[in-house]
Amino acid sequence: MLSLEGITRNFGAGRPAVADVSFDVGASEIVGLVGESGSGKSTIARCILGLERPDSGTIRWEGRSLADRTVRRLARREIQTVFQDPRSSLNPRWTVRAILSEPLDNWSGRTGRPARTAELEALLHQVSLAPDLLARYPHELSTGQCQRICIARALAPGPKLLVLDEPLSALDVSVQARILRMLHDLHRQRRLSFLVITHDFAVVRDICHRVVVIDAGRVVETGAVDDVLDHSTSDVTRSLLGNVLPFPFTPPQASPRLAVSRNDG
Ligand SMILES: Nc1ncnc2c1ncn2[C@@H]1O[C@H](COP(=O)(O)OP(=O)(O)OP(=O)(O)O)[C@@H](O)[C@H]1O
Repeated sequence: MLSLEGITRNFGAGRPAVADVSFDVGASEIVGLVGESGSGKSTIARCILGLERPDSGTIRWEGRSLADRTVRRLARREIQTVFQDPRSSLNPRWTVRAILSEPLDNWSGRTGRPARTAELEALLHQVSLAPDLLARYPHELSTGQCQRICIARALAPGPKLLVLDEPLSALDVSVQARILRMLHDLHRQRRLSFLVITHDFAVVRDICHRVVVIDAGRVVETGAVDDVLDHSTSDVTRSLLGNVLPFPFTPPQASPRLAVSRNDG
């Protein structure tokens, strides 16, 4: 569905921000793009979204290069994104009705007929929000509700792929868990593909099928999440994993003191 082949992006002197990156996201697949801060995740996302042009390499959408204007136009509708900070992604002067009406009106192909309340309420239902929120402004919503509105707005054009750029990092832990459950439900109901950009392997473990680990702009490891969790071959991955769970493949050594006491027994 989405395919990156040898993507390189250089911002000037020094190492490229992204160097020879290749990976795919298949239909209904959830892929995690993981790396430390500065590893090149957002640059890759911007290239996919057409906000940045790679210096070399090819990005294909449904088999056709994004360098083609017609394909870019199709991808603008079919690839939608949700950013890290939901509050700054929403216009504070617009009600939820206006925020959700804009993409419905832009992409529905209808002329002159504004989005109907039923369509807007259906979008809110998809993200488990009550219809009475349509009249509210972003400052009248919690941060978690704002992120749900951002997700509803991304769903409005009927996308096939959602690029979720650190979608949970502005939220507290209990809200993160609820948004993750909602993303699971959305995936199950709509069979969407997700590219989940994160530095947090806990998110990858919870929701992703496959993971691509990058470091200093390069892919250092890729594979099914369980394989990477159990048999990582990269120090970068192990360091990212270190905060998430103990490695089953590197059991802690018994301390000499414990070993002595066992021997004593
Ligand atoms: N427009 C730009 N001009 C110059 N350098 C840039 C630009 N955008 C990104 N970079 C550099 O490219 C590298 C990768 O940045 P990028 O934002 O893609 O990383 P990231 O993994 O998304 O980081 P974070 O998790 O902190 O958002 C960094 O060294 C950054 O300084």
